[in-house]
Amino acid sequence: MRGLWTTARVRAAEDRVLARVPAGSLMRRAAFGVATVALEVSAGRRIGLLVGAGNNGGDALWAGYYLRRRGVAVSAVLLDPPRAHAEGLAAFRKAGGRVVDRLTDVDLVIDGIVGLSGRGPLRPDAAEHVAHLDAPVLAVDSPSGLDPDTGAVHGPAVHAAVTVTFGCLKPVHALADCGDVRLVDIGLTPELAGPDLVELEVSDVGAAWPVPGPTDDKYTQGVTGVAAGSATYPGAAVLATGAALLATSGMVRYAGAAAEDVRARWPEAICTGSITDAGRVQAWVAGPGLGTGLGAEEVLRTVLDAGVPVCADADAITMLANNPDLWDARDPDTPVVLTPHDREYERLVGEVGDDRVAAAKRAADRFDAVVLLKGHATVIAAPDGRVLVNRARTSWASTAGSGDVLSGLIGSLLAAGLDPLLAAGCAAKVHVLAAELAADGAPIPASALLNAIPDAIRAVRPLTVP
Ligand SMILES: NC(=O)C1=CN([C@@H]2O[C@H](COP(=O)(O)OP(=O)(O)OC[C@H]3O[C@@H](n4cnc5c(N)ncnc54)[C@H](OP(=O)(O)O)[C@@H]3O)[C@@H](O)[C@H]2O)[C@@H](O)CC1
Ligand SMILES: Nc1ncnc2c1ncn2[C@@H]1O[C@H](COP(=O)(O)OP(=O)(O)O)[C@@H](O)[C@H]1O
Ligand SMILES: [K+]
Repeated sequence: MRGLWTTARVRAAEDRVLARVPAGSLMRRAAFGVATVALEVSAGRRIGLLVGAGNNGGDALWAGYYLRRRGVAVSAVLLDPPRAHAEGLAAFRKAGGRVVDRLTDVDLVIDGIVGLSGRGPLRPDAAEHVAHLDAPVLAVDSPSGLDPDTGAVHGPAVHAAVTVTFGCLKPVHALADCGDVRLVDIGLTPELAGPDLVELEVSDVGAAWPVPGPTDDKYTQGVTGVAAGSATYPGAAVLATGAALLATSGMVRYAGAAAEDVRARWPEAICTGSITDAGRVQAWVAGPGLGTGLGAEEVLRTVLDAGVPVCADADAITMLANNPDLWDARDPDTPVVLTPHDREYERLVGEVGDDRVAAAKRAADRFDAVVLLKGHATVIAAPDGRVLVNRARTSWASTAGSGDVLSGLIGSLLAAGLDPLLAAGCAAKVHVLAAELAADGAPIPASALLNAIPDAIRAVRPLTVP
């Protein structure tokens, strides 16, 4: 697991460290880390600095100082000369660093425009310099132009090949593209309590993924119920059922109007035309392709009242948005995972806005449910305040039907008894991996993503377990 801390928490921790270490020592440790990585990644010995008005610029200037001491030719553009970090600038100049109007002929640019204090779009002069960069960029702390707490971009921004950050990771490092992220220890760890966000690693997902044991049979591992699809949209049922079948061993029951289609594609699924005779399950997936008519509402009421965890996706979310009374069917103890994309979120709660973490938390709180807000960076919030982030490395999953696959994965992990937040987090991670594996550089339909689920699970499972 990788923890991420918001800038307010980072500043509070930094203040506590600064109270007991000599002034400037934190910045010099940070800057030494920047210089070390710069030497490693730069293709040549000419490095340029973009220096903003605050300590982020100070880091860059001190890094320039260390690089000069290693014989590197370093030039710096001061975006706001009167406010440039005075000690850093003096040291940089003394070591032979040059202050210039524009960076030309450099092998690497160190972006020290703005870090923790970055808000809103890049200032026009900074944007102008960034627009003319033609060398790879190493970002100090975070790529300038990206909001460090939300990852939101409001206009031109630095595209970093590598980001060197200090003390701990910040939300931007999981929510947006920061290139290769390197963490430099500046002694913050003892001052940091639990993180604000968590990113699951492959090993976490592998450790949590349900595996049958010697005493298991098809019932003991949790039976997944799928209430999805319709005469108009049978494919959603086929995809969601397939994902549930491929994600875990045991059994999947399908109930709905697409029973024939599901049976034809997945002979192992236990299919019935009606939710009323579906039989017992340990979790329900409801919504993909289900429709929003009276019959669909009745299906949703039935699953919410079933006393088992529910993954409510797609049309189920639309129905809950259109008719909030449907929530009354839910037993308060029934865990619900809602999986909206932005438009569904808008129907349910209102505009997502720039802060996707805050948006997911708002909905989790309002509905007392785990809310998985889909996207390139998927944010998953639990009503108790825990938040997971899962950023895709490619966008191949943005294809029709891939959400149906995700809901099937979540349902099967809920049925297996995983904590609903972990179920959603593990499913999101395997979904992203399956998309990557299936696509391998070319577009894929959702059924190809589905077929790659076994390979994705193999990729996360520990090697030692058969
Ligand atoms: N604290 C510590 O112990 C340590 C801190 N460290 C370092 O300090 C950094 C934080 O430094 P900081 O707080 O001085 O602010 P910083 O990010 O440099 O911003 C400077 C000014 O930029 C401006 N600005 C705002 N938005 C902007 C935008 N979009 N585009 C352009 N400009 C924008 C805004 O000024 P404005 O233009 O609004 O007047 C703001 O005041 C941190 O990221 C890390 O690198 C490390 O050395 C480790 C120890
Ligand atoms: N740009 C993107 N990069 C990576 N994944 C994405 C991107 N856009 C969407 N996705 C993922 O693709 C899936 C789409 O789900 P959804 O919108 O419900 O599709 P559908 O309703 O067609 O099944 C989600 O898992 C989402 O996180
Ligand atoms: K920066």
